Amino acid sequence: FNLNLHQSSGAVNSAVKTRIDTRIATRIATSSSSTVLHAGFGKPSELPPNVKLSNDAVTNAFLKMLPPSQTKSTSLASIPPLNYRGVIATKPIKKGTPIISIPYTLAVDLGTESLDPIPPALHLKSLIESSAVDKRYVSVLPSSTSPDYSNLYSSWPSTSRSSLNWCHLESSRESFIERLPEPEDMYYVFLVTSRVLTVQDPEGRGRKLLIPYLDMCNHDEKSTHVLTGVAGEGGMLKVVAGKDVKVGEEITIRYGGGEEGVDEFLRDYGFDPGERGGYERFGRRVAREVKMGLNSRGGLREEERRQIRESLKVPGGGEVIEKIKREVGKVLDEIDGW
Ligand SMILES: C[S@@+](CC[C@H](N)C(=O)[O-])C[C@H]1O[C@@H](n2cnc3c(N)ncnc32)[C@H](O)[C@@H]1O
Repeated sequence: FNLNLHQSSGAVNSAVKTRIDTRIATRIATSSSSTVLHAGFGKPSELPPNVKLSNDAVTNAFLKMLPPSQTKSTSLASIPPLNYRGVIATKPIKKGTPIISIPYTLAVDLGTESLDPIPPALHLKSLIESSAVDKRYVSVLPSSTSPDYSNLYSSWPSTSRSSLNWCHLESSRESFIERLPEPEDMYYVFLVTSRVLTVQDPEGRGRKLLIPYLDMCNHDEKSTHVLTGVAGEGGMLKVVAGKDVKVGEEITIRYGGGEEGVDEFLRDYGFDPGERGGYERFGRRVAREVKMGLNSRGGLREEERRQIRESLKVPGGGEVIEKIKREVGKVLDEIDGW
C-alpha cells in the first residue's frame, strides 16, 4: 500500500494498537471514504461556522506543550452535532503525510501491556497525584465530573447495578470496582480504557501510552488514517493521513474493542458506535444472556424481574444508561410475555 510513512528506522512500522485488548490498528483501510464533516473548505477562514476552535487559556497552554509544528495544520475544536471535543484540520493535508506527530517523550508511559486496565489505571493515578504528569495536560483531560465520564453507566444507581449482575457487561464493570482500592478509582480506569493506546516498544512489547493530543482523536469506524510509532527514545507517535484531508474535516481514528457487539465499547468508551448495530444489538445480547440464564438456573424469578423493573425507574445515568434501560425493559417485557 502506497502510504508514504516517515521511515527513520526499520521499526517504524510497528503498530500503535488502539488500546487494551485490541488488535493492531495499522489496518490500512481499503475504503477511501471517511467522515467528511464539511467537504470543500480550502482555507482556515472557510472553517465551517458550526465548528468552534477551542481557544480558551487552558487549551492554549496545553497546545503550547506540543511541538510547534503540531498545531500548524490541525487544532482542537468543539465539533457538531455532538459538540464533543476533537481534532480538526485547519489546513489541507495530503494523503501519506503525518497529521499528528507526538514524541514518545511527551507520552505518559503506563507500563507493559496487560489485558487488565487496573494496573495502568493505578499507575496513572499515582503519576497524576505526584505531579509527574504535566499539569497542562492533566487540565485538559475530561474530569471526573465531565459528561464523558458521568454519561458512562458508572452513575447507574446502585440498586440497578446489583439487579443487573447477571448482565455480562455490568458484572465485568463491577469486577473492576471490586478490585480497586477506592470505587472512585474507576475514573482512572475510564481514562485508561477510553484513551490509552498500546504501542510497541523497540523489543516488540506492547506498552500502554497516554499520548497528549493524539488522545483527542474521536472514533470513526470508517477512518482511513493510520497509527504508527515506537514506544522508545526517539520514537514519534503518529497519525498518518490515509487520504487527502480538507480543511474543516475532523481527524478521527478507528478504536479497537467491542468487535463482537457494542457492550465493551460502551463500557470502555461510554458511547454507542452506531455503525456496529448500537443498542439494538446490545439489547439482543442482553436478551441472549437472559435466555441463557433461564436455561441454566431456572431464569430470573418474578421477584428478580420486579426488582429490575423498579431499578429501571431510578433516574440518572445519562443518555447511554437511559437507552440501555429501555432495552432491558424490552427484554423483561419479552420474558413476561412468554
Ligand atoms: C480518546 S477520547 C477522544 C477525545 C475526547 N472527545 C476528548 O475530548 O478528550 C475518547 C472519548 O471521546 C468520546 N468519543 C470519541 N469518539 C466518539 C464518537 N464517535 N461518538 C461519541 N463520542 C465519542 C467518548 O467520550 C470517548 O470515551
